[in-house]
Amino acid sequence: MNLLSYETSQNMLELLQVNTSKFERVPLSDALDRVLAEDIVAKYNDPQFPTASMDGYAVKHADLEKGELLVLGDNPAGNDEQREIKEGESIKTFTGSKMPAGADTLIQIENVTYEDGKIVINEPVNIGSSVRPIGESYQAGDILIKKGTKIGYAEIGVLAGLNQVMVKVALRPKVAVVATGSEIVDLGEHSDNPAQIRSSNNYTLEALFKQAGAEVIQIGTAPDDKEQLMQTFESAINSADIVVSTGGVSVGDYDFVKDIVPRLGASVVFKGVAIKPGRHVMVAQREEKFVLALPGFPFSSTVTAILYALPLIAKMLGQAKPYEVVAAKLQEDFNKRSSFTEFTTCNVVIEEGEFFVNFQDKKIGSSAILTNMLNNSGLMITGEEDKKLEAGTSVNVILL
Ligand SMILES: Nc1nc2c(c(=O)[nH]1)N[C@H]1C(S)=C(S)[C@@H](COP(=O)(O)OP(=O)(O)OC[C@H]3O[C@@H](n4cnc5c(N)ncnc54)[C@H](O)[C@@H]3O)O[C@H]1N2
Ligand code: MOO
Repeated sequence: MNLLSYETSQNMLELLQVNTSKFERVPLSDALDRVLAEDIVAKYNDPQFPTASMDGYAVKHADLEKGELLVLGDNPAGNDEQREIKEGESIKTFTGSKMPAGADTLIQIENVTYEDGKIVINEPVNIGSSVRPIGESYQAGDILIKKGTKIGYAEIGVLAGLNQVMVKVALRPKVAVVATGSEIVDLGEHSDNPAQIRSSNNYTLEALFKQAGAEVIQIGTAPDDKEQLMQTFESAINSADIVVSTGGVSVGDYDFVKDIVPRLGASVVFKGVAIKPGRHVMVAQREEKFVLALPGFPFSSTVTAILYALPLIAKMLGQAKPYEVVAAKLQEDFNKRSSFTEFTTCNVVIEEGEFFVNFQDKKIGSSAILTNMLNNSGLMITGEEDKKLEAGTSVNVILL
């Protein structure tokens, strides 16, 4: 079996033509966790006028030395104040109010005594005190949120501040997920004998893809039957942008998926990469659609979904990258077992602003072990040339 290097497979994935321009407009309240399909640019300064940030009296700072100022009246928040302050005058002005013209300073209520239409200055303040200048939050033309950003609570707040009732977001790519194998039993389904295997892959991948911003079509399980698989894949490809299957890609007598994918009229981009786990991964394309046939083992299918499905989903969403890769230091020696690029579950800890990895409570064993991915594990990447790595060595880690 001819295996591509991991780097080549990623370069080939990167070169795939993906439609990145599909979008829709959703109400702001539905925009959480969606991905912005346009830059959000401020149309005006915020605030648009000098604005009081305390309750007090708007004054000319130079007048404070007079010791006493006339009060013209009230200027509550939301009032479009038109009076202009002249020498020796003040206007009672509240937190959030537009500052009257002619005033440069807000002296707080606590610093004055009000008597008979006048204030006595007990404790002066600095010039400009308690006044938010024009554009303090942002200025017209500022790019506030970049296209490709996943919308969180802060983005929601900023968009609301801009009165963005509808938000232009990338259409969620549709990803169909199917777990193949006659031995697997779907969630909740009766199992005839203990040698059957409970299907986890389709649910792991559904969760992974939903978290990445995709709309998931859960197909469930499909037995190792060529004609049935053909039908299942054909209908999946017609209803989704990406079809992701697990199982049936290695060399066993019942591994049919690798054979039926080309029969669907999809051209194979690559099949077989020098990675551990996941060497049998297959990526194919039919027009704008993609088929990813992943290995059946739960750890293998999850890792290959991260490495090959997440970048496609991110691209369709217009995101710059599918996940974060950081440099970290090994806290213990690591024995690399193969000559492939390896992905190893690890604990990621941050100490004094630096990332470290260790393998405490991680089992060494086959690609069947998914429990190693619990507790927010990272995936350490070690290269084809790496062998034994000493504690202290710097490695790259995918943060999930
Ligand atoms: N002679 C060889 N045997 C194997 C090779 C090889 O190169 N030569 N490769 C091994 C590697 S590496 C992997 S990975 C697996 C991949 O095999 P398949 O993709 O064909 O997967 P299956 O054989 O269908 O399943 C493998 C394993 O995973 C379990 N499984 C399958 N689906 C699910 C599911 N939805 N949920 C949970 N577990 C699942 C399945 O029962 C098997 O135990 O092949 C090796 N063999
Ligand atoms: O891909 Mo297998 O995924 O190396 O165990």
